[in-house]
This record gives sequence, C-alpha cells and structure tokens, in this order.
Amino acid sequence: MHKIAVFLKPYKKEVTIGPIFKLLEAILELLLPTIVALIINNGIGKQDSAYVYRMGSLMVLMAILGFGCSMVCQYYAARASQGFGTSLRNTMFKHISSLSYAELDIIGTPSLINRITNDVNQLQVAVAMLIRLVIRAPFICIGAIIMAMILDFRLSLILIAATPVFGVILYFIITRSSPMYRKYQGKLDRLALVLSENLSGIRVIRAFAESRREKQRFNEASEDLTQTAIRVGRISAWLGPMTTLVVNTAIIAILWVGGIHIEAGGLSQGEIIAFINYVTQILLALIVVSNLVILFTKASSSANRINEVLAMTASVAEVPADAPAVKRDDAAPVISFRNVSFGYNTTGERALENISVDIQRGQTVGLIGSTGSGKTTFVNLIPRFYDAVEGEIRVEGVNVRDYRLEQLRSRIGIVPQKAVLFTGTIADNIRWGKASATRDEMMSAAAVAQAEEFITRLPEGLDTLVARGGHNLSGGQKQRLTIARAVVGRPPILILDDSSSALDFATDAALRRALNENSGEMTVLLVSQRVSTVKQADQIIVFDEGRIAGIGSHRELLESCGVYQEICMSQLSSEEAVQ
Ligand SMILES: Nc1ncnc2c1ncn2[C@@H]1O[C@H](COP(=O)(O)OP(=O)(O)OP(=O)(O)O)[C@@H](O)[C@H]1O
Repeated sequence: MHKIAVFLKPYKKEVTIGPIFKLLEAILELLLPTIVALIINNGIGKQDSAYVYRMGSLMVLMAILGFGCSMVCQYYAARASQGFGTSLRNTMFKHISSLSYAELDIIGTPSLINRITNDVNQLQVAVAMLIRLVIRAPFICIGAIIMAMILDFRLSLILIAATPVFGVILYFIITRSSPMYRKYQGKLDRLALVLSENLSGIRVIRAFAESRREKQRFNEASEDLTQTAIRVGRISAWLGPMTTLVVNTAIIAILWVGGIHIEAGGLSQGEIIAFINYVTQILLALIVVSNLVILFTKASSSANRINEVLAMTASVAEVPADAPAVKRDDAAPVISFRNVSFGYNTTGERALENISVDIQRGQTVGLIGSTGSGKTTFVNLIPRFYDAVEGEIRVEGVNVRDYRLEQLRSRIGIVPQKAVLFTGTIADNIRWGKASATRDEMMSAAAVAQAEEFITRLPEGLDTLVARGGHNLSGGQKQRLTIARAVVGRPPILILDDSSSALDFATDAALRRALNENSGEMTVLLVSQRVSTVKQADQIIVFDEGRIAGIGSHRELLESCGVYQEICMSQLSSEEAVQ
C-alpha cells in the first residue's frame, strides 16, 4: 500500500483539511444528544418553552454548520481521490508502455485492463472514504463512549465490555474475506479474458458455429465469479447483523440497568435518552467501520495487484541516458547473430538454440520453416522486442543492447504477422512510419506495397477513414497498408513477417518485384511458409525446431538441405522446384 501512498503526496492539503472538517461535523453531532437531554430535563421537565425554543434553534444551527462542514470535506475528498486516481492511472499506463513483451506476456492484456480500471477505481473510492470516514467513524465511537462515561460511568462499562466482542467479530471476518477478494479479482481477470477473446474473435466463433460452446465458456467463467462473490459476500454479510446484535444487546442491558438507576433516583429520564442516543451513534459508526473494513480489504488486494505491475521492470533495459552515441560500421554485416539462444519466460523451453548467421547490406533474405520453428522469434530479437538469453546480436556492427531503443527501432521497418491498424485515415496510418511523409511519399510507399490501386479507387483516397481495427478493409488491404507504413520511412532494414499471407500469388509476386526494384540499399527479411515467396531471395535461412537447418540460395538448399527439400516437395511440382 505504501508505494501507492506516494500518489497522495500532492494532495496533502486535501487529506489534512478534509478530515478536520469531518471532525468538526462529528463534534457537533456528538453534542446533540446532550442538548436533547438538557431540553428534556430543563425545558420539557420544567415546562419552560422559551428554553425549548432556544435550545431547539441551537440544534438547527448546529445541524446547518454540520452540513456545511460535511460539504467542505466532500469537496476535498473528491479532489484528492480523483486526482490520485488520475495520476495513478497515468503512471500505470506509462509504466506498462515501457515494459517489454516478456512482462506483458506474463500478466496478459485483460488483467492489465482490469488493473488499470477496476483496481484503480477501488483505490480511488478507498481514498475518498479515507478522507471522509476513516477518522470520523472511530472518533464518533470513542467520543460517544466518553460522553456516555461523563453521563454515567457505571452504565458506560456495558459499552466498554461490548468493544472486545466487536473486535473479535471484525478479526474473524477480515482474516476470512481478505484472501477471497484476491481470488475474486483473479476470476474477474479470467472473465475479462474470455470476454475479450469472444469479442475480438466473434467472426471466427460464428464461422465455426461455436457460439453455443463460447456462451457456455462465458457462463462458466461468470458463474465461477458469482460463486466466489457469493462466498465472500456471505462472510462480509455477517458483519452488519453481528454489529447490530452486539450493540442492541448493549442497549437492552443499558435500559435494564438504567431503569434500576432511574428508580433509585441516580439518573434522569433525559440522561437515559441521551445515553441511548449515544449508543445509537456508536452503532451507526460501527456499521460504517464494518463497511470500511470490507472496502479497505478489497482496496488492499487491488493495491497489491497494482504494485505487482509497478514493480515490474522492463527486461529489455534502455541504455543509460549518458551512454556514448553508437558508431555504426558500414562494412559490417547489417544483421549478425552469434550463438544466440532464446526462450520465452512463460514456457521455459528454448524457442531458438545457438543461432549464428550474418546478413549483408542490401540482401533480400528469406526465412522459411514449419509453424513454430522460430522464424518470428528470430525477427523479434532484432528490434529487441525480447532480449536474447545467450549470445550477441549486432545491427550495422553495433550490439543491439548498446543502441537507444528508439534509435535501433528507427533503423528497422517491421510488418507484423497480424495486420494492426488504428482509427484515423489511411494517411494517418501510413504516417506512423514517417511522421513528416508527404502525400507523394505515401503514394509511392503504397505503390511498393501494391496498395496504390485500391487507395485511388476509394472516393476519399488517402483520407478514407479506417474503422476501429480496420474492419472496413479486407485482410489483404490491411496487410498492404501495414507494408506501406513500414516502407514509407525507407528504413535500412525491412522485416516482413509472413505479411503477404493474405495476398494472392500474383500480388505477392508483384510486391516482391516492387520491393526488389525500390529497395536499393535496404535489407529485406521475408518470413514466409511459402517457397514461392522466398525462392528468389539472395539467401534463404531454413528454420527447424528453433535451429538453423540450412543457409544458402534456393538451388544450394535444394541440393544440401533435407528440411528445405521436404518443404519444396510439399509445395512445388518437381519442375517448379528446379526453375
Ligand atoms: N509469446 C510467446 N510466449 C510463449 N511461447 C511463444 C511465444 N511466441 C512463440 N512462442 C513459441 O515459440 C516457438 C517459436 O514460435 P515462432 O512464433 O517463432 O514460430 P514461427 O516459425 O514464426 O511460426 P509461424 O510460422 O507459425 O508464425 C513456438 O513453439 C511457439 O509456441
């Protein structure tokens, strides 16, 4: 919790002034039963109506003052809690953006969304309650006990005796509900995961007529969450009735003993009514305390989940700001892997094992291999989306770990397997690759990516709006735009990770021809499962179960590499293979 408390630092004024006004309100509230006692004893008892009016007016004034104090506190509580929530959310967002893929893989997107929304909201409410009620409720309890002691010490012993009973109930409920809240939040994450998979994959689900199964999966996750909520609710629900039971038992005892006192002449009627009022105040305050306990138990579990995110450090570390500028070596291979091995944290298995390869400037290199053989993992290590576990990777002669991340990534244009577009116009999307790109530059990038024709056919051309997730474009059109986006900045290294899978063979061939003609000094890495895509490359790297099974031209590999021969045989006729 204390790490998160720093976000309250800018709101010291609000956190101090708010409770002070709430205390003023509480003091006024505590005086009311005594005034009522005075009215009963001196006003009603002695038939002095002037006294009743005077004291009644005083009570109204005190109520108005109390209301004013409460409003001031409410204002400060809202300012502090909203400000706290906003800066916590912003910090989390900035921190999450700085994390590497490895950390994001561990927590997962649905859980991160829950933590940045639900959990922060939970803490926001806790901060507001902290200011409004955390001091007030115990103050009212203790204050009411003291006032009751002043009225009649012996009667107040009944109240003091009830305190440890309440303490035991509180302890029992906190220790049992706290671990359940953590479970509850885990299940909320699970529900969010199922929901996000369903919403993003809704077309696939319908296409496979799997709606019923998915509904069942959602219902199961929802039912699981409900059961946990009911279990935790069942425990917390004891708190209110048990508190009421303890306090009401105390009231009965007070009436019993108080009655004997009145008969004996030791206590006036006004005093016994004031006493009961104080006990009622204690009861209400204790119910507030019980609710606060539940709220803070939830908030502490949310705080742990937020701290978990904030405590994560990016495994792909940025170089220190004062590190010397890197000196690229034009004569060195543009990409060089030396004995590189890598495994994903989540699986513990090696996805790449002892990879060594040099790629020369201006080359077009094909990367081929069966699914899961490590091609994407290989290209993801070049812009440092992940860091190699062993070995060294150099880009233009410099170890990738010595570059500033932004500088390294500005040398590389990458087209990921899954075409991701953002809401905005087509031009906005292409400009992600070069913010200052002119319309001509965008159109020539589109021409290379074979997107020019479909863009010019659109009524608004480059200014056509791309719907959320690019839903108003076909799979092939989306892929072509992501290629144009990567090409527009003319990066020295261009990586196309299976980026032509949604293109027909003719467009795929035209794309490769255009890349060839326009690439100049650009080094192009073509990841594909299609032999026809990589066949003409200067060099082909064949992956097999995380290892390199062969490197060479199509002809060389056909003669020397068994894995490549197998891939060719499965895709090409024997004539095509030797062409
Ligand atoms: N984020 C990840 N977390 C854990 N394991 C992963 C992750 N991404 C890939 N893997 C695993 O690493 C291995 C290599 O995967 P990779 O994506 O590099 O294969 P690929 O050759 O590109 O396959 P494809 O052609 O199907 O894209 C596979 O066993 C895969 O299951």
